[in-house]
Amino acid sequence: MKGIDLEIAPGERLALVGESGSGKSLTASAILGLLPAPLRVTAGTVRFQGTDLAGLSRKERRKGLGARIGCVFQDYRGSFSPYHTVGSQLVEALRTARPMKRKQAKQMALDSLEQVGLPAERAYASYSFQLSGGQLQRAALACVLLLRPELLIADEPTTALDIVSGRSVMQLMLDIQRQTGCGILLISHDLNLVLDWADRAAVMRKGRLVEEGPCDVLRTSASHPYTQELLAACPSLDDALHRHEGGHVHEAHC
Ligand SMILES: Nc1ncnc2c1ncn2[C@@H]1O[C@H](COP(=O)(O)OP(=O)(O)OP(=O)(O)O)[C@@H](O)[C@H]1O
Repeated sequence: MKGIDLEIAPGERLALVGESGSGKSLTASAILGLLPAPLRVTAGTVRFQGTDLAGLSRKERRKGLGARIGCVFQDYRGSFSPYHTVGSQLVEALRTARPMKRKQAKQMALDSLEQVGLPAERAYASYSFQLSGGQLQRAALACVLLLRPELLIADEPTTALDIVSGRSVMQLMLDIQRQTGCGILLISHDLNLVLDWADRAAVMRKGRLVEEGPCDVLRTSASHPYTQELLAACPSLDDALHRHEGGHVHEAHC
């Protein structure tokens, strides 16, 4: 991959869009320092509030940035270990980021589970395999809410969900941003979906950025033929929902 130049301001939503295999997830992994071996960053910098992340070891990243950059992935089951309850993992994450008494952390975890629309006590006591995909993705966002990162990287967070749960996860990310002021990098293959949601979109193809700009501009006057192709190819989520619900868009619940 070459020539990837992205910038996200606090409180901004940037969508990284492109077809399967274009390099979106590897871009996120490179930002997070999680590129699978033998892949590595050979040139360029990744700066987070002035700190060059490439210069940090994995341990330094975890320690210094663990709670400042949050992630949500397509594989929601991978966000939680099946060996511990969701609640105990939220508590652990919170206490690692901010030392505090277990009781206080538990209360905060319950509050955040409630805020993301889950039955808090039940979700807290559940193992990941006891929750649905939509519920688990909400629990992962409860963790984001709890840790209040400055940047959230969401890699296709709705792709594995049904259309209604996906819509509610998108809305939830907006709510979290309103509460925390975090910047969000959303990775998606659906340009029409993100145009309704993000401030700016960057379009990737074959490991390169082909176009980047404000969503309003891309919607009406995308200049690259590949962007135009994506615009023509993907139905927006609202269109799909209207079809799915026979013309009625209902409030989404997982
Ligand atoms: N571990 C790896 N080793 C070598 N090549 C890889 C590895 N992971 C991904 N790739 C290649 O890098 C390219 C970009 O992959 P990436 O997963 O970033 O695509 P993507 O745009 O996120 O696709 P998708 O939407 O399907 O997740 C692909 O050609 C893929 O085959």
